[in-house]
Amino acid sequence: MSNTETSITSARASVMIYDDTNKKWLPSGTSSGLSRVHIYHNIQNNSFRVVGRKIQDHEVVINCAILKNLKYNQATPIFHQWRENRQVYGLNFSSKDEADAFAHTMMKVIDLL
Ligand SMILES: CCOC(=O)[C@@H]1C[C@@H](CC)[C@@H]2C=C[C@H]3CCN(C(=O)[C@@H]4CC[C@H]5C=C[C@]6(CCCN6C(=O)[C@H](Cc6ccccc6Cl)NC(C)=O)C(=O)N54)[C@@H]3C(=O)N12
Repeated sequence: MSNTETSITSARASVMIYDDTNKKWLPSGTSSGLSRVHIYHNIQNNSFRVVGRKIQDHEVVINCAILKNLKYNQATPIFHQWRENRQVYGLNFSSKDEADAFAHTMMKVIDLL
């Protein structure tokens, strides 16, 4: 993360990707487990992205731009998802409160893009 980026929210979640071939969710990265998922604001070019690192070994398991037409789907109170190109990401949050706070910021970012 370059120093022109600030974290505007973060949450604990399991980061999942959807395996369209086998129709199932897989953990993103080399193993399942909780990550710290941030929304970073790049103040130089006023862009935003979702970056998540495994809490245990800091593996980057998501690094995806938030673009203006992103549809953020709150499928359940703690499982939120969105598509980026051919990939579908899912965040399985540790708690409803963390899910709510993350979604609130995500929706505000999408609104201002
Ligand atoms: C409890 C037991 O949960 C489970 O065992 C698994 C593992 C759980 C986490 C570890 C996770 C948790 C919660 C549930 C909640 C439901 N759900 C699903 O996957 C549903 C069910 C059917 C399945 C079909 C398709 C699929 C997958 C890919 C994308 N998509 C869509 O529907 C998209 C959605 C969308 C809508 C709008 C904008 C963006 C996007 Cl992305 N629509 C379109 C138009 O793109 C989807 O989300 N699907 C989860 C689930 O089962 N599980």
